[in-house]
Amino acid sequence: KFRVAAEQLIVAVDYLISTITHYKQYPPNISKIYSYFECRRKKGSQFSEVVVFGLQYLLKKYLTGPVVTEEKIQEAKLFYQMHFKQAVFDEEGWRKVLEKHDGRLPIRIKAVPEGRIIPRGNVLFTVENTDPNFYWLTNYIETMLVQMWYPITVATISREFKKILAKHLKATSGSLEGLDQKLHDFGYRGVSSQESAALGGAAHLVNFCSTDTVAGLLMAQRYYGCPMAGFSIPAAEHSTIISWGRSKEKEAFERVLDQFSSGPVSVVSDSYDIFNACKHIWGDKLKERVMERSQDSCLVIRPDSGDPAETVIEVIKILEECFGCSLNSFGYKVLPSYLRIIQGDGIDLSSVDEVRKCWSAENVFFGCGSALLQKLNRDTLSCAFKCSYVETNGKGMDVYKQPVTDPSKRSKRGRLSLRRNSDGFLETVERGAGKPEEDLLVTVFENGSLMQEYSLEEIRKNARLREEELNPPT
Ligand SMILES: O=C1OCCC/C1=C\Nc1ccccc1
Repeated sequence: KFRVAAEQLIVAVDYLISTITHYKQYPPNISKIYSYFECRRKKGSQFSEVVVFGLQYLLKKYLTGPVVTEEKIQEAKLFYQMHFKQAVFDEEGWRKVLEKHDGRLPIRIKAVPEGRIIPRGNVLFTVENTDPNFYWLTNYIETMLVQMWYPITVATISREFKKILAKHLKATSGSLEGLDQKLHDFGYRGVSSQESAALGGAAHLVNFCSTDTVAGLLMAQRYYGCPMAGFSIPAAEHSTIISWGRSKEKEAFERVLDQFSSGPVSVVSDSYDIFNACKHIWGDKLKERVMERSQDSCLVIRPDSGDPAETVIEVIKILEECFGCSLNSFGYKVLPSYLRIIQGDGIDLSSVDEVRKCWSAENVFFGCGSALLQKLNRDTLSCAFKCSYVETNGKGMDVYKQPVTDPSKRSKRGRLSLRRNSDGFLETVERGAGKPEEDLLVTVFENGSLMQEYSLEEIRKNARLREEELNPPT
């Protein structure tokens, strides 16, 4: 408990060692440090807008309640004495938080409601100290809050997938039925930690309800009030097929059909030769077994290798030869309702665009792993946290950086607010010039308490695709 307690103080409110010494560097008589987080605009970026998600978890887990205790201070003091080999840890400062605020952080955080879609280059949340003695706290919690880059980036990428899939589904079937089941999270094994799986898994569930990343379901349950945020179906994997030996792939497939005779089931079929498996096993030896299944007990064939588009097209062609197909009202071919495909290999935002031609998007589901949860970093959306306003000797001053060596890294200045302008566009008002009644930023945290909670249901509503994204000009 003792170790863990200190760990939380050291890790939770700061583990970027440099922040420890910042309190000694600020100007004399400084009483307020006000900072903000944004996803800076980047010319030519594929992402023009972001999904805000994840802050509620970080606040609940690390910042709410009496996070500062005497034993944590003692442990941190020892830790940093060992680390710096000199006394730089601000023991007195932390003890004041303990004595004056019962260990609750005198901080205010105002943020965009979770799930909202915000164009790049706008303020997403602001952080400031509410007690003039604790100006140094703002920057202290920066390190942990900047980790918001991860859930925001995953939620944004997941939503970009949704735009692409919506376009295909609409163009080839005229309906968006089942859109939120079209991208399945396969990423649990591909992320760097349980916490990443939880945050990233939940971020995907803002846009879809299909996942195998259980940690994300638990996050949605425990931090976003959603009892069951996503669904899955029984699925084979290579071990359950190859354990029968090369000569018994048919028996392996048959076993799966027997064990899961009702309800959909997915069978990975590329262990040896996906095309042979589709033509001679699914399309011949087990053909009757497949055809006897109903629409809500469909067989989902999973290729798992080869070029995604080529493989899916070739597999669908073979299945059409064996099982036939029908034309939907848009004239696109649809496999029999007892047969579908899930492509979970090599899917990213560019390859998912490939599977088109004369086949309706109704035929194919997609799985995405690392490209959804891990193939991204803080630069993907240029996430930055910067100080924009300070108060010294009781006087306010707008501050900013504007590196001559990279103007795109210039930061916003003054106190910020987010408003919808008269043309209906979201914009950030700087220099404290915003009208409070127009400010879309909501106080979500103040002096140790969560002031505003969002349910996943509400967040999903905020993140819904807009009409024009559902019916893009073809
Ligand atoms: O095939 C499937 O059908 C739909 C249900 C999920 C599924 C496969 N899941 C999976 C997870 C992690 C790595 C690889 C696959």
